[in-house]
Amino acid sequence: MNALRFGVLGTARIARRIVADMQSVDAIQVVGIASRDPARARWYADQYGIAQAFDSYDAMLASDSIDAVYIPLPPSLHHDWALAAADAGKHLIVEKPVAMTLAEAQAIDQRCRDRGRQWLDATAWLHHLRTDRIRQSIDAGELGRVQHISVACSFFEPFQSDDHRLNPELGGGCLLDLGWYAYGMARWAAGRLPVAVQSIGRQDRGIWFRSSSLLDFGDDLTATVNCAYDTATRKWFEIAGDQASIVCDDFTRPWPSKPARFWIHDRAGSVKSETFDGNQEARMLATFADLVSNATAATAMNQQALDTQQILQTVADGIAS
Ligand SMILES: NC(=O)C1=CN([C@@H]2O[C@H](COP(=O)(O)OP(=O)(O)OC[C@H]3O[C@@H](n4cnc5c(N)ncnc54)[C@H](OP(=O)(O)O)[C@@H]3O)[C@@H](O)[C@H]2O)C=CC1
Ligand SMILES: O=C1CO[C@H](CO)[C@@H](O)[C@@H]1O
Repeated sequence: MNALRFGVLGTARIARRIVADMQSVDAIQVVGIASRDPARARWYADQYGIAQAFDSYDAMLASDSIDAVYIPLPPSLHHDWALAAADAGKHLIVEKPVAMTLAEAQAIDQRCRDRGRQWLDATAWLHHLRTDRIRQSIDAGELGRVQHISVACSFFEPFQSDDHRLNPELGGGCLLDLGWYAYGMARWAAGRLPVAVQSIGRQDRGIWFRSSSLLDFGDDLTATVNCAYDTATRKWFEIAGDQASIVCDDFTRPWPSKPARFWIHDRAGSVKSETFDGNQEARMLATFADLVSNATAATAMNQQALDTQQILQTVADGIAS
């Protein structure tokens, strides 16, 4: 089987890590990188061992030597470049948040279907072995009946003033950036969209600095979700059932130099923990290469992404109104 030949749009900081992960996956070959600045593309290609440097994103999309693209651009650019990539016949992995609105995310999904291309959002925690085990634990009834999900993701305004996270035009703000993880986790754990959402939030400099919500998933399942740029780094969740609860303190990405782990606390007060090896990004990339090779759409993963986008829009609209 031929390796899936990837090109990278832009020279994002996150791309350095993902390129290294791609280079660790046998089924993937990173063959090109494109930048708005040709010299930057050349530098990046030389630095990271990538064969081709493209002088523009369009030049890369026009190339026959690229089968798929990775899109780690600021959020407001995802939609247009994802459509352009699909139109150019490329499969695509788009960074989170998939888009600015549900309509944009749906348009990406539809265009990929129309063109027979596969797409995936780069929400790597969903691909960790730990995540599979947590799902298995819920499905096997180890928690009993799941009643409540709590999630928090934050970061204390750590960005340079020109960071896209602080720029409303580029899709900045904690809601799309960290809410993607936090609200997405609640949707993942519940396995469906909420029937009602109540939110409060705070904006500063035209972007969301905090959002807190109560989600009602129906059937007596609720969630509380917080994301913020005004509290220290948090990336935890708890899934509480009537028999036991699972706690994970670093679900988006394991803390550096700690194994990925979670804890189960049961009604009798016993606590068990489990730890996991493995690189979530490499597993996500290998999954994508498999999907492309089998011409299979990532239907459940795409729905998770579309539902996450829908919840984020509901939260933003709910606070604004
Ligand atoms: N999955 C994960 O763990 C992570 C995901 N992300 C996501 O990845 C994406 C990129 O984030 P990050 O690495 O911080 O991005 P950066 O700001 O480091 O890079 C974005 C790149 O986009 C290109 N670009 C094109 N147009 C613009 C523009 N108008 N303004 C700024 N840059 C532009 C630039 O490349 P050039 O000029 O070379 O063309 C730039 O290097 C975001 O969607 C973010 O949410 C970020 C971090 C972690
Ligand atoms: O996705 C990402 C990983 O987490 C960071 C915060 O911890 C985000 O800012 C970034 O965009």
